Amino acid sequence: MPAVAELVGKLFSGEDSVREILTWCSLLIFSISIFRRLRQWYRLSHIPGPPLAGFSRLIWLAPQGMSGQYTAWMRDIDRKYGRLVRVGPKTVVTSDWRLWKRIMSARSPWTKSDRYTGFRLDPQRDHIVSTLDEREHTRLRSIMQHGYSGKEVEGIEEKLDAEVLSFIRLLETRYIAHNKPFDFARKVQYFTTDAIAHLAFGEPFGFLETDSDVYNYIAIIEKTMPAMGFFTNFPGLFRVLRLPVLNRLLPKATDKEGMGKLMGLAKETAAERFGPDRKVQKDMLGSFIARGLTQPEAETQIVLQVVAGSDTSATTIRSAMLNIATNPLILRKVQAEIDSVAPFPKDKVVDDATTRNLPYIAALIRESLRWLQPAMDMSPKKAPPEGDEWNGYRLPGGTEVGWNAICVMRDPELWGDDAEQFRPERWLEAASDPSKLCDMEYVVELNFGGGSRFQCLGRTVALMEIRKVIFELFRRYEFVVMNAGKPWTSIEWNMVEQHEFWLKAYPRENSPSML
Ligand code: HEM
Repeated sequence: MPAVAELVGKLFSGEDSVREILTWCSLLIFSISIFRRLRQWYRLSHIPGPPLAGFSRLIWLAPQGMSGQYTAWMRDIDRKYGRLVRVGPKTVVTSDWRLWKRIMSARSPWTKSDRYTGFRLDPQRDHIVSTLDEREHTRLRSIMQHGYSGKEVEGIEEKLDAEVLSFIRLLETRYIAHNKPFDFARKVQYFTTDAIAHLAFGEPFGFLETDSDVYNYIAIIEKTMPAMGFFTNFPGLFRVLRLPVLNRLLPKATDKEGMGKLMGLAKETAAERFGPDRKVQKDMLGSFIARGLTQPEAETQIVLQVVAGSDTSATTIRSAMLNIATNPLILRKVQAEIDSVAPFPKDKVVDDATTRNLPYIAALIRESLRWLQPAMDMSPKKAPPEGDEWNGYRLPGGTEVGWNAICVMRDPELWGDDAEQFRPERWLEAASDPSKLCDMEYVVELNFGGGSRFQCLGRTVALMEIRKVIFELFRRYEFVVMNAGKPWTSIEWNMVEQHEFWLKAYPRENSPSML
């Protein structure tokens, strides 16, 4: 320290030799940094993209991640620069589904990019999505896949049925019975969050029962979306957040609301399952623990389960609702298919096996996922050290390639000239061309991550929940969109959010009312 003080003293007293050394040092550091940036820029300079994007993530990636207009940006760069676009110093986005398929395939040497660290819910700890350690990821997947698939678990369907009925009861008693409109965007979020909480915690949070955002959870998550958009571009910032002075600002398990409250509930739930008086249950968590998940891991994975499984499913249900309620041709086919297997008693929910055999509803759900991608983040993967090549473009080792979800899902080469239109029939028509149907099915599945390494673990549960709720809503009611000119407002971060989707519902003739 005295040496530093002496140096500073000499500097201010104007000793030329010290000032000169410092000036040269600064120039050297500056030149090295410029050289490194130029080298980085040069490595991918053969790939087209917005000017200056190759110099810093701050120029393109960060502002776009926080703009809330992700799809408009993605469509724009695809139109201007083509199927392979450089959007950051080492980041490229592709709308070529064949390249994305190759990257995501089971034996691909591509791995998760450091952007995944930005998905941490707790800066101190990784969960299955945020971990970059391949072996750790494989270990967690092998522990959890049995519970998620429902094989070792009792009561998944019963718990989902209870929440579907709770949802119907809420709509009917508070709105339909009083001829009042409701914001379907918000109510369906209550449903998906309670449904996933019921699976993860053993009971719902109570959104549906109270018709409110209990613990202010949704409001707080929505507020943190832009920050998440930023952190995914600068994952190194998580190291800064671990500093004690900033750590105090982060959610804590002792909080009374928001993510902290969720962390607290997860801690309590996990604690009940470990220790001498532990509760042994044959539910999802029970299966994870039986296969080796530790207590701290259980705390983190429960929280992730709720975050990963609520908004994603809600978006798919909204996409289906909007397109059925505004298109009489689709509505008639949905109702006819439901009526062909109904009636069930009013207090029963259709069973999963029945909904799996409804081809039009299956096509409708695929189309809903294609039309609006619930998790539209580019999710870049990192090229292996030896690099890769695609269509004559060299992708040097360490290059991150992400996908342009909206452009893949609207690619006219795959989906035809009517790619922009919501048309479930395209799936039924494609049955006559098995190779085309196979490509379409593969590509729409990319919404769930794809491949054996990156595929969503909650896919089976999500589809069961979505099929059931669509069936039950359209079995019982006719829906009217209140503001047909602008049915909802949509904000797109890494995830897409819809708000203000106002509907009115009327009981269908001869439909089973809950009242
Ligand atoms: C329509 C609904 C859903 C969609 C579109 C969806 C999408 C995705 C995607 C794209 C990934 C991969 C992330 C990546 O590695 O890049 C993923 C992973 C995951 N999802 Fe889902 N998800 C949905 C519903 C659910 C539900 C309901 C649950 C929980 C029950 C869930 C739990 C998970 C988990 C645990 C992972 C981590 C898998 C891993 O990293 O190995 N998801 N999901």
